[in-house]
Amino acid sequence: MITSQRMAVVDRNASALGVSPDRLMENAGAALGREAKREDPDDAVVLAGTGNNGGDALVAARFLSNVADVTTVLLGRSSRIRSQEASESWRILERSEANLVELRDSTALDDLNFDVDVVVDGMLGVGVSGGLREPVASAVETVNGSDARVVSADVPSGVDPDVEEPSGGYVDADAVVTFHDEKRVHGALDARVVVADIGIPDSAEELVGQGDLWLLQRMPDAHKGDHGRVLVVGGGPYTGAPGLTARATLRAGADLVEVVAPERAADAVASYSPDLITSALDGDHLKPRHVDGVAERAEDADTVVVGPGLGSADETLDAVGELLPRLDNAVVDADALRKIDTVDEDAEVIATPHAGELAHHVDGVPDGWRERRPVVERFAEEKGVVTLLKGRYDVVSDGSETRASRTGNPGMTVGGTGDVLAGVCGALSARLGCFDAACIAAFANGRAGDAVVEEKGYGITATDLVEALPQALRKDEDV
Ligand SMILES: NC(=O)C1=CN([C@@H]2O[C@H](COP(=O)(O)OP(=O)(O)OC[C@H]3O[C@@H](n4cnc5c(N)ncnc54)[C@H](O)[C@@H]3O)[C@@H](O)[C@H]2O)[C@@H](O)CC1
Ligand SMILES: [K+]
Repeated sequence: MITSQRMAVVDRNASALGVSPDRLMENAGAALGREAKREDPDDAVVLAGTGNNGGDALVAARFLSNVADVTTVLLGRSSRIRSQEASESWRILERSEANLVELRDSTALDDLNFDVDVVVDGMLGVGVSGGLREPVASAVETVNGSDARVVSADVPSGVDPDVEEPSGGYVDADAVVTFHDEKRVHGALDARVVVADIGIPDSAEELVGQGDLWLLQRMPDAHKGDHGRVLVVGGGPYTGAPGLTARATLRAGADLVEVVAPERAADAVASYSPDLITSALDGDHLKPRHVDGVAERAEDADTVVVGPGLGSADETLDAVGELLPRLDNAVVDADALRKIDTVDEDAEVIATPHAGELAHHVDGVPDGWRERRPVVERFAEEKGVVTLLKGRYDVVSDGSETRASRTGNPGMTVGGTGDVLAGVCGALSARLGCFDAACIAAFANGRAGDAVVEEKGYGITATDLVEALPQALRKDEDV
C-alpha cells in the first residue's frame, strides 16, 4: 500500500532514472485498456478528465478502439489538458479519427449514450481535491445510473486515495486498475482491484532520489522559527565538530541554531562562526552537572543534535545517559551513540552510526548495502530509533521501511563529513518526520560531496561540503 504523497515521490524518482512520465502513462493506459476489454465489450464510453488520470484513459481508448465502438468524452476543453503526454494522446485520437466529444458543461451529458457495455472512468485520480465540481459531479451520477460495467483508472473518481473509507460522491466502480501499488482506500471498495505494474523500477522506491527532495519544496514559506530551531550539544576533546554541525544545520535550512559546548570548543565555534549563538559550559568536557542547564535549553528547540566532538570520557557518557531520556526529538551521533539505549521510547530520534559504531550494538555489520538492510532494520526496530548507517551506500530504516542512498564518493572519508550529516539530519527533522529527514539528509550530504569533487577534485573538506548543501537540497528543474 502506498500513500499519494509517497507515490508522487517514487514517480519523480523514476523520472530521474530516465523513466519518463509518458512511458508510465502508456503502460498505465494499456493495463486499463486490457481490463476494459476483459468482458469482450461491443461498445464503450471513455470518460477522461484534464489531468493525468484522463491521460491514462485516453491511452486506454486507443487500445479499446481496436475491439469496440468507443466514444471518448473529455470533461473540459482539450486546450485545458494539463500535461504534454496526455495532450499527445488526445491528438493521436484526433488524427486517428476517433469519436471524440469535448464536454463543455454538464447539460451536454444528456446527449450521450451510456447504454453501453463498458464505461472507462478516468475523470479523477490521486489529484482530486475538495468536493466534486461540474461537469464531473453530474458525470459521476450519470455513470452510477448506467448499467455498464465501470472500470476506473487508479481510483474511482471522487475517492480520496489516502482514506480508509470513501465518502461523498464517487464512481461506484466494478473494477479498478490501480498503478504500481494499492492505495489505502482500495480495501474498503466493493470492486475488483487489479494492481498494474507500470514499469517503475524498484530502485525508484529502494533508493533515495531527487523525487524525495520534492517533500522539502512542499513546505510553504513560513515565519522565522517555523523551519526549525536546533540545539547542538557537542565539543570537548574535538573543538571543531559542533561548529561544523551547526553551520551545516543553518545551510540545510534551519532558522535558529544554538551550540552548547565546553569552554574551549565554544570559543572555537564563536571565533569561526560569529553568527552562531554559543553557550559555554565550564570545564573542558560535558559533565553530569551540566545536564539540567542543557535540558532546559533543549526545551526551546525542535530538535537536539547530541554527540559531535563530545568524546567518550566516563563523565561525558554519564551526562549523555542522563540527557538523552529527557529529549523528545534528537539526532544522536558519534560517541553519544554508546548511550542510545537511554532514549525515551516515545521520542523521535535519528541515530547516525558508521559501521564501527553500529558494531558496538549488533553481531557484525556486513559489507554490502543489501546485506546491511536487515541488520539496520532490526536495530532500528529494537531501539525504536530511525537509524542511518553511513557507508558507501547509506542505509536508513525506521524499523519497518528501509531505503538506501548511493550519493557520495571516496573523498568524503575526510574528517568532519559525519558532523555535517548530523547537522543536516537536525535541520530536516525539525521540518519532516525523522525517516524522511534521515533519507534526504543522507542523499543531500552525498550529493553535496559529489558536487564539490566535480568542481575541485578529491581535495574535499567538510567546510566545502557545508557550502554545497543549499544547492544539493534543491531539486533539479525537470524532475
Ligand atoms: N504518478 C504516476 O506515476 C502516474 C500517474 N498516473 C495517473 O495520474 C493520476 C494523477 O494525475 P494528476 O495529478 O494530473 O491528477 P488527476 O488526474 O487525478 O486530476 C487533477 C485535475 O482534476 C481536477 N480536479 C481536482 N479535484 C477536482 C474536483 N473535486 N472536482 C472536479 N475536478 C477536480 C483539476 O483540474 C486537477 O487539475 C493518477 O491517479 C494516475 O491515474 C499515470 O499516468 C501513470 C503514472
Ligand atoms: K479514476
